[in-house]
Amino acid sequence: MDPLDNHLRGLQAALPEFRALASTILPRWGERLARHLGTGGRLLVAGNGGSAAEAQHLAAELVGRLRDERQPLSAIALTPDSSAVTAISNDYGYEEVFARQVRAHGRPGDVLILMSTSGRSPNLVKAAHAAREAGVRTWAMTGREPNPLSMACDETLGCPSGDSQVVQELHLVSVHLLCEYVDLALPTVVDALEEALAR
Ligand SMILES: O=C(CO)[C@@H](O)[C@H](O)[C@H](O)[C@H](O)COP(=O)(O)O
Repeated sequence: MDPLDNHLRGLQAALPEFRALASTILPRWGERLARHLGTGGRLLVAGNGGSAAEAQHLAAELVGRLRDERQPLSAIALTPDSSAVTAISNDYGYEEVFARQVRAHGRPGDVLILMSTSGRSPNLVKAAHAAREAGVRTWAMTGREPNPLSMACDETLGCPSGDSQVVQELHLVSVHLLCEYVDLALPTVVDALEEALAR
């Protein structure tokens, strides 16, 4: 089959189930993230390969902006600091690369989003365990559940495809939607905070 037809067919097949899952998870995550980031909390985010790029994309949308003007929000991708990534991998092994950064940057109540198509990358599973020990909430974006990462995290958006490219594409849709839901909830959070401070 032509790659174009084949690819779009795979994407199209996953969409109905993705829509149902995303509609129950992403508005809730967006609202919670708005409350956390809007009151000075921090998001950490990590992934490997294509998912590293998506992790950075998510952090950039939050620190910068998605569409409309708003306050900068604290989001740190654990992937782009080549000095930290190479030193930690060299000294402790690649499996520790995110876990150590979670221990360094994560504070109780923070959120860690881990992105993986397979849900089987050991460095992400270790990061989830480190987060739990630090009191950091863990949300995973993966392919189909169950998988080791979804089992190690508090909540998971398991995109319903066995094709890693399709899963990555659905993760990017999820990144944008999550930011849309954050932006939607943020004004209410900021109003409540200002009201409380004025009292
Ligand atoms: O982008 C691609 C393939 O689409 C690759 O770079 C892919 O991200 C890498 O193989 C990753 O190491 C896969 O990790 P994961 O998604 O299974 O956690």
